[in-house]
Amino acid sequence: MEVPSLRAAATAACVLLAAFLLYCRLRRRLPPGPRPWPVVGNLYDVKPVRFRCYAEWAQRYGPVVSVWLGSTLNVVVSTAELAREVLKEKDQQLANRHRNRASAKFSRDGQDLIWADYGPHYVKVRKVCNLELFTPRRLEALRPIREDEVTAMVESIYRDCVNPERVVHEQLRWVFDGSVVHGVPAENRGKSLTVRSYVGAVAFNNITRLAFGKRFMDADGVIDAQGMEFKGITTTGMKLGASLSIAENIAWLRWLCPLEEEAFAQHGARRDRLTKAIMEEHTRLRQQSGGKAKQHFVDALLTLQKQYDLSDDTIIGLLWDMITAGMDTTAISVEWGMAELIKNPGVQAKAQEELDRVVGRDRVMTEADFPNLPYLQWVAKEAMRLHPPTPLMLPHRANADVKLAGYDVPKGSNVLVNVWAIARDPAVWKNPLEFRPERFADEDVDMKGHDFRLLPFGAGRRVCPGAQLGINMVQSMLGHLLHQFRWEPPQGMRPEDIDMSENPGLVTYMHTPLQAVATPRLEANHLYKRVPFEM
Ligand code: HEM
Repeated sequence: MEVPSLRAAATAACVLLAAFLLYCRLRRRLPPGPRPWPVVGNLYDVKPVRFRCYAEWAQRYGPVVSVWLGSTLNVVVSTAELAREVLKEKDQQLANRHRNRASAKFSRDGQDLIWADYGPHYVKVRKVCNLELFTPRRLEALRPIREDEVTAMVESIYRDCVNPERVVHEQLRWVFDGSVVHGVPAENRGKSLTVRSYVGAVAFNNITRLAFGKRFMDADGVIDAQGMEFKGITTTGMKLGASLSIAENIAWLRWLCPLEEEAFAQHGARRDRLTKAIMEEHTRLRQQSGGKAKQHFVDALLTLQKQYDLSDDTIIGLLWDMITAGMDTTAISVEWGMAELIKNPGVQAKAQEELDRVVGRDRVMTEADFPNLPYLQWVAKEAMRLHPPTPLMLPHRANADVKLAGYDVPKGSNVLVNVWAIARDPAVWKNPLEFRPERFADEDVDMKGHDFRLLPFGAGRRVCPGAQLGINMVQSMLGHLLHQFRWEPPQGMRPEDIDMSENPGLVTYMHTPLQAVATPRLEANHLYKRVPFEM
């Protein structure tokens, strides 16, 4: 008698619990959105260029939309007011990260910064970034590296556009999105250049030098053995990241599609080996120089390791975060900016007129000129308004049940801010689709997280710590490209024919790499020489 009554009680408890959970679920008022299909949700409704698809859905369902990717709820907001609610008012409850199985492996379950949940570890590492790595002093100390790299880019473009016979080494054609640009055909060399390969090299060298204190590329663009290893690691990382299947979104399918554990382990070990070898080199050099630390992040982190109680995994994770977050984003911004400047020759001429007036024609621009070049600053800002490199930022995850615009957002949901859609919202921007840097003369809009209409770097506690560095790099590249060259579309192509569509992905490259013809503008040859700086 005892056993059946116990069983009945247990069954009743289960039924009650299920009914209660169902009741809670039905009672929730989730944001509207496309009707989810069983199991897959909206996985097959989402178009590859997600931010455009979400912007269309915002038109249909309103500024806050529910999108079910399998069993995970993603809430996408598309107005400046809602961005403020997410990134300012509810910032603390929405500051976790969603880690899929790949990012969990890469970050050793959030022991870095990008993939760390908001908590004591995050606060500590973020403090290291804010107080030690990205200080104005360190950025200034690293300025010669940036000027070395941007002048190296100018020299390389100059050689390629005045010397059609120059052989482009295969490695020079390697571009940092991991793809190989099947560069300029032989008969066109010196006429039409693939802009991405030049700006990609600047971003690559800048970030590797800043993080690892290493220039992996020689003056001819040939990458050394350590650099090839670095390249191999990033390419494998991208492949592994892309290898995840639909099971990523449907938790109970995962047993059917296990991770390639072995490949992830090998990748992690390879990355650790290279990074530790570089860390040891730095430690040795520091000891030889009587403890004098250099300004690179690797040196800074090693000397601060005890003070901040940083594990080796955290140092390695942070260094690779800089590579992941800082390289593509800057190159992408410049490529889009150049596409807009070629499509809008009037804007290009106006920026060049300002550069000639402020810098003159017998020296090259430096970052010290920035304060006197407001139009150049607006050009960079306008490029990042229309083409934010991370149009949905990085997803934030709710660490508690939250209300957004009066709707329920349950704990564990992802919240995305469509900064691309907000920056094109006609309710807050006049003629939003026009590339018109002058708009910032009428109103000086901040882009580092204080004005929710313009958020290329996000806002709030997870705002990009590299924002100022990114702005300096983008302005510097654009400034040199404009001051030293005139830019036109390839022969036979009209400016309006430039393909302005985007590649799918977390970061948004131009779908068709920009091709353009560069003509030197300054007379003296010596202005096209690299100014190398050993550091
Ligand atoms: C034009 C250049 C750049 C753009 C547009 C950009 C944009 C962003 C955005 C939108 C986020 C996510 C913010 C959020 O989740 O709310 C982010 C995070 C981050 N960025 Fe940048 N970024 C740029 C350059 C850089 C550079 C140069 C570095 C470092 C070398 C860097 C390092 C980081 C890191 C470490 C994070 C993670 C912050 C966190 O999770 O707390 N970024 N960036």
